[in-house]
Amino acid sequence: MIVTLTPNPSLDRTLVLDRLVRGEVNRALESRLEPGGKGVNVTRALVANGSTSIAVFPCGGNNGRLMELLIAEERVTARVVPVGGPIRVNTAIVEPDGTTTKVNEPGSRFSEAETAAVLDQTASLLPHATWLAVCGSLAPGMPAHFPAHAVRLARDAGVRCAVDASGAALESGVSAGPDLIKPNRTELAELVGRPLDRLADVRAAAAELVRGGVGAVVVSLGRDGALAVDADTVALATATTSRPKSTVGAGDSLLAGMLFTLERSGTLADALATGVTWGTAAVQLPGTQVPRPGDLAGITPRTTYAPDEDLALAD
Ligand SMILES: Nc1ncnc2c1ncn2[C@@H]1O[C@H](COP(=O)(O)OP(=O)(O)OP(=O)(O)O)[C@@H](O)[C@H]1O
Ligand SMILES: O=P(O)(O)OC[C@@]1(O)O[C@H](CO)[C@@H](O)[C@@H]1O
Repeated sequence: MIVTLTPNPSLDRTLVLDRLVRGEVNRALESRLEPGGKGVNVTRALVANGSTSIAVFPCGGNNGRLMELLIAEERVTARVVPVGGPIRVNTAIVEPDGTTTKVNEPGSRFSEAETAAVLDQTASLLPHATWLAVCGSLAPGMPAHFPAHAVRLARDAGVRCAVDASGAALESGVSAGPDLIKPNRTELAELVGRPLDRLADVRAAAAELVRGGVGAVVVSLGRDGALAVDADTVALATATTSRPKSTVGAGDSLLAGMLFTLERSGTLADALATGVTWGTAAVQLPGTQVPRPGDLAGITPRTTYAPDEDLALAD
């Protein structure tokens, strides 16, 4: 069983517009509302593909009630930790050429007791877990060392741990030496403190983190696919899509696909291929909809173990 921990979940509103005009009344052509937050999305994708996963997240207010209804509709299994403040609403504005503008709310402030309850709930599931995935931003009031604490809980329970976060939360998770991290290129550049323009730069930064104690680094690279680096492997997997609809949450589907294969004892390269398949399938779906087995058919990832290091990256 794969446990996901989302310290700052969200309801995700997606608005499709002909064109976003700042300072004007914009009228949406379509609107969707989905349960969200990175770990919630990872569990949604795993469950949609027949895997056992439980999402742990704090949940409060009317938005929290709506969140519980939405995850029940998708048959997502969750351990919801009741908190006083409401779940945030994050908005994505998508234009026909694929331009996506995202506005994420900060989320409600949690007390020390509420934060401790989230960690306790996570710890109680670890005896039955194969992996813990710690995903997304921290809610206001949560201590900066929260991700590192969660990684150590997993390690103490003999459970492998993945971290998918940005900024200080990613830094904290990395400091505890997780088995896997999944930054995108911008997040990795921020972590190592320098621009990463070419594949060679990304590879060098990932290798540096592996030397520093992270088990494996998987860098999602948008339409350039994803690069996986551990002590023994460097692999780049790519897949093409002619019908990109929404890239929001594609990284979560990538991580879900990787954990799906790693849980079944696949190699890092096998897991990367599954991850890129799931990520590419997610891009073809609207909003943050997660791919189901039928959506994966026809996507054939290409994996290379000697990628062109001079490749200038697209996104
Ligand atoms: N335009 C695209 N064409 C093909 N595949 C894509 C495209 N965008 C994303 N993907 C696939 O989805 C994966 C994850 O996408 P991306 O790099 O955008 O992740 P991310 O920035 O972590 O996303 P998020 O944080 O919104 O979940 C990529 O590694 C790639 O396999
Ligand atoms: O604000 P965070 O926690 O960094 O990211 C939250 C979020 O953007 O991540 C998911 C997509 O990856 C969405 O479901 C959600 O809105």
